[in-house]
Amino acid sequence: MTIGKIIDGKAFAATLRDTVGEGVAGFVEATGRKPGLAVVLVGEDPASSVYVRSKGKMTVAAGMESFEFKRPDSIGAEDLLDLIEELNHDERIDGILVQLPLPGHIDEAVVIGAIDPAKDVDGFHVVNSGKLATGQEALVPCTPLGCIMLLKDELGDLSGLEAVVVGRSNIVGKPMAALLLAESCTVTIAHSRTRDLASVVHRADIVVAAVGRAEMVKGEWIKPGATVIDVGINRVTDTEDGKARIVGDVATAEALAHVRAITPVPGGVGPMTIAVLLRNTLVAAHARAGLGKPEGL
Ligand SMILES: Nc1nc2c(c(=O)[nH]1)N[C@@H](CN(C=O)c1ccc(C(=O)N[C@@H](CCC(=O)O)C(=O)O)cc1)CN2
Ligand SMILES: [Mg+2]
Repeated sequence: MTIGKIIDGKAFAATLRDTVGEGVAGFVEATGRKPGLAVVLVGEDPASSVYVRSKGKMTVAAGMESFEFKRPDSIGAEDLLDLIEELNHDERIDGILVQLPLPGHIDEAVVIGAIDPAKDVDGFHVVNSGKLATGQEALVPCTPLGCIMLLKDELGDLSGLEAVVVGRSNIVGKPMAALLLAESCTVTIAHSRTRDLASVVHRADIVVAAVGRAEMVKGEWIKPGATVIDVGINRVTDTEDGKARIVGDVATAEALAHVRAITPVPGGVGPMTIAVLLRNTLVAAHARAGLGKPEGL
């Protein structure tokens, strides 16, 4: 039995962050200022707090300016919209990101819709998703773009390959499908209601699992030689010591016997998200400074 390759997303992300850092140095030389990223965190969700802290640290490590805005759970939508309006007009800030999920009483679509699309480094604004869907230059969501980078690194040209995306979220599934289509893949979006998911997945040369259900995609579903990108981050407590561990949406141990390559959880797609966020911030800064696209990114 041959065992597939484990794609080292952590190492790839570190290299990408270094490349962004070099680009930032060039930007500073050209403009005399640092690119700036504003991150807005509402409430105290522990995972979100960890991600936001990590974003701040990595922004600074790449040579950019980090601005953090923490607001209580109880904030009203109007106050949040006022903050975003302020950030839209702040010349030091090239990228604005509102950490998701937001508390239930705030409409995420309204908040994201208030961000200046030129500063929307998450690529969630409808102007950017619309541009992506119609093949125009756009700021593209970080996680799916990170997945495409890993896929191209592993497979080279993706043209003509059969891709199945499991999951239809606005953050991952839909933009992922649009990006795969832009690479000339034949794309299927499957989801929790798809009939006979096993046989749909079995068609795929590329499987992207982003449903948020622990180890839902089974090893025997995978076509021999397929490449699997596992976007899931699910906390499960199933060991005797009662400690939580993180698993993906794919049953990785089983899948390894079938795949050409697979991303692990943790250490696969996850680290790419923040590395691509830094890349997007530099891209936004370049565009705002009238410098065109940064080289090599
Ligand atoms: N505004 C946004 N909100 C959210 C996004 C996003 O891209 N923009 N994505 C996720 C959270 N996220 C970043 O915000 C994120 C998730 C996971 C990782 C990561 O490095 N994961 C590690 C494991 C982490 C762990 O132990 O918990 C891995 O997979 O190896 C980074 C960033 C939702 N919200
Ligand atoms: Mg879904």
